[in-house]
Amino acid sequence: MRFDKKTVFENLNFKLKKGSMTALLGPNGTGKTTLINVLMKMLVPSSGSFEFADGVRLGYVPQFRNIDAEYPLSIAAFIGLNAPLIKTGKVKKIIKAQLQETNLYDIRNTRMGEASGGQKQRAYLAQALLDSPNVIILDEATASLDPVAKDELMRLIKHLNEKHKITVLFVTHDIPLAEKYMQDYLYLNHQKIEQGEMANFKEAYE
Ligand SMILES: Nc1ncnc2c1ncn2[C@@H]1O[C@H](COP(=O)(O)OP(=O)(O)OP(=O)(O)O)[C@@H](O)[C@H]1O
Repeated sequence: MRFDKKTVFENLNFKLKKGSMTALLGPNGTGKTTLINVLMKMLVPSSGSFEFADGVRLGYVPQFRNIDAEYPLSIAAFIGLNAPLIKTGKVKKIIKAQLQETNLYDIRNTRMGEASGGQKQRAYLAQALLDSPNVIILDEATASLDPVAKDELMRLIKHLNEKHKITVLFVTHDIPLAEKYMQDYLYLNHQKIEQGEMANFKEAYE
């Protein structure tokens, strides 16, 4: 992947196994977000190609940005932004199921502007789940959360992986968190990528 004359990375070669949980690690500015943008087809790689197996449905969960304290939509309405405007009974049922899955049902009427960081992040996750993805990519989803909210989100992600067999690619700088919850890693550094098991990550890179 090049921007003008700058090569961000080259000769990346990796596979994500169905049902796996992979941390995408690497120092600042090495191209983790760029790689995700390529996988999400928001950026076209300067050369090379990749493919997903038949039937892969991608979901993307961004890091929540500052949501204005006055932001008027409720959590339920925010999640529903990723659904047809006319909410049929079927759509309402799906939204309810995702609210329950992400532990937001009881606070569905809380405004997004008032929600805690962890609640906001779970709302973004619920929004992505409306498309029933079988692969989710999370970009620094835990970065602005306190330790309790971090663990809550990670347990939820683990649950989605175990119960619904969702494949997870999780960008993070938090190595202890990745060691606790992810099985595999991709390490992006010096324009290259390394892949391995999270349990072996320290040995290789510290
Ligand atoms: N649209 C663009 N045009 C030019 N350069 C870009 C563009 N997008 C990213 N870059 C450059 O590509 C490199 C990789 O950026 P990227 O945001 O992908 O890194 P990152 O690993 O996600 O960083 P961080 O960990 O800080 O989030 C950086 O040097 C960045 O300045």
